[in-house]
Amino acid sequence: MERFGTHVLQGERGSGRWLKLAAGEKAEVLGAAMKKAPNPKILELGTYCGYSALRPREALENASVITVENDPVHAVIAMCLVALAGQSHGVKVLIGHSLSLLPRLVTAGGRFGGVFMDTRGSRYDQEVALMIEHDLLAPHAVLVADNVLKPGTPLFLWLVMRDARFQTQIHAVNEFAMPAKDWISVSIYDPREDGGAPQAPPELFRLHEAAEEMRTRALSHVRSVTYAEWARFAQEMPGATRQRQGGVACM
Ligand SMILES: C[S@@+](CC[C@H](N)C(=O)[O-])C[C@H]1O[C@@H](n2cnc3c(N)ncnc32)[C@H](O)[C@@H]1O
Repeated sequence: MERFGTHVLQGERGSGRWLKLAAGEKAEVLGAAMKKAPNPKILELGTYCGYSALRPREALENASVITVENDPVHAVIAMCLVALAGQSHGVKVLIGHSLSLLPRLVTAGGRFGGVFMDTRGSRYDQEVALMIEHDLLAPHAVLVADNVLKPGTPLFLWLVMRDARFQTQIHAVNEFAMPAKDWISVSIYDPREDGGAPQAPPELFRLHEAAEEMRTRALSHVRSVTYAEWARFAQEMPGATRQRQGGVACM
């Protein structure tokens, strides 16, 4: 899959299109974080072709992955690629919207020790709220979130930086197969009672709207985002995010 993204799509005869995988440096951060999960029950939100659903199977012995995808075509491709990798016994692909499925994820087999969030960053704060409300996270669960800089997740970052239940580190990484920077956040969850974040300031909502506009454009086939625009946006976002969050330290 990595070669397809770097050599085929980006190759001489390729379409130049970007394969949106959490590969390269992102996969390293994800793998290292999942090794710290208190149990091998892993949840992924945003399967796409199944690339990152397979990574915890490498990082953790006996990892049991449930991955949620709302586009049925992506989900079926992921099921085939997971089967091709001989990993169907360890990776279960669920088709549905994260906000609809999260409340229905019964944790009879125990709460999740690790979560990888990679859907649409503007929803990460709602997804976390649902995971807490439905008691899906094990104590000390590791919560990894992609794209928190590019195009950005200001409201989610506010939550995991300001809520005492999360200890969060931000990792600055190179985007896979694109000359742009991004951040991945890694949070450890401690289900204490004095949790909760104060109301986010209005500036963060404006930043959220700017990120959302980039996201919508990137998904549109008519007015997509060029690599140069991504790089420029990713350069401007850290200053704005750091300023509004009252300081975000990157690793
Ligand atoms: C960036 S891709 C995921 C990449 C994948 N994690 C990887 O690195 O291999 C995002 C995927 O999330 C899916 N998605 C977006 N919003 C979703 C939602 N609310 N619930 C479930 N899937 C969603 C999209 O259809 C897309 O396939």
